[in-house]
Amino acid sequence: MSFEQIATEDKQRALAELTEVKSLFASRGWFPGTSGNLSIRVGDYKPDEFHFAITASGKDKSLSTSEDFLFVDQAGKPCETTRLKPSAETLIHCEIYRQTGAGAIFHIHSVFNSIVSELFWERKSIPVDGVELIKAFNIWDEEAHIDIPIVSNFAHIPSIVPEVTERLDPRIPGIMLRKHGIYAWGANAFEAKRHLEAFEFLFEYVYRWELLQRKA
Ligand SMILES: CSC[C@@H](O)[C@@H](O)C(=O)COP(=O)(O)O
Ligand SMILES: [Zn+2]
Repeated sequence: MSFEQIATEDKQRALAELTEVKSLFASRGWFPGTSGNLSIRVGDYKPDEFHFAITASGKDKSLSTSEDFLFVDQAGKPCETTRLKPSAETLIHCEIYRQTGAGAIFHIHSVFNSIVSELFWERKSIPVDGVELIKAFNIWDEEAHIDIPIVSNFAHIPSIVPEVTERLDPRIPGIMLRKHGIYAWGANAFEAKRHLEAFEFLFEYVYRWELLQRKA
C-alpha cells in the first residue's frame, strides 16, 4: 500500500491522537529541553512497507503548531515534500515497528528512567519483582518478574539500532536507552500510553526501593 492509498481519515486520526498525547505528556513535564518523540502508524502493515506520523525534530513539544508532525515511510524518509525534519531518532521507531508491528511508539526522557538505567547498566536490564503495575503489560503471573532491557546510547543514532534489534523482548513493550530515555510501544496509542505510564511508575518504584535497600 502506497502512502497515497492510505485513507485521509486514517492520517487525520493519527495526527489528532498525536496532538492529544503530546499535549498531555507536555503537561506532565515529560519533554524537557525539546527531548522525546512520538509516532503513530497509519495504513496497512508489512515488515518491509509501512508508514507513520512522527514528531518533527527539535521542536518545543509543549507548543502546538501546524508544523509538529510529518509522515515518513519504513526507511524514515518523508512521504511528502516538507521543510520539516523527522525526529533525529526516527530510525529507532522504524526498527521497533519492523520488529513488533506495533501501532504507536512513545519516547520520553525522565530523571528516574535515566538513573535506573545507570544503576542497572552492568546487568543490562532493570529487574522488577511482583509489582502490580506489571499487569499493564498484560503479564498476569502471580509475583511476576520482568527484566526491562537497557541498550547502549550513542550520539550516532544508526549505531543504537543493532542492539535494539538484538535485545527486544516480545514480552516487554519497551526498551531503555542508557542514561537517555524509554521507548514504549503498543498496538495503538491507548496501549502505548498505558505501557509508558507503567514503565515510568516502575522506574520510580525501583529507584526508591533500591535507595531504601542501600540505606538499610
Ligand atoms: C535535546 S535532547 C534530546 C534529543 O537528543 C533526543 O534524544 C530526543 O529525544 C528528541 O530528539 P528529536 O529529534 O526532537 O526527536
Ligand atoms: Zn531521546
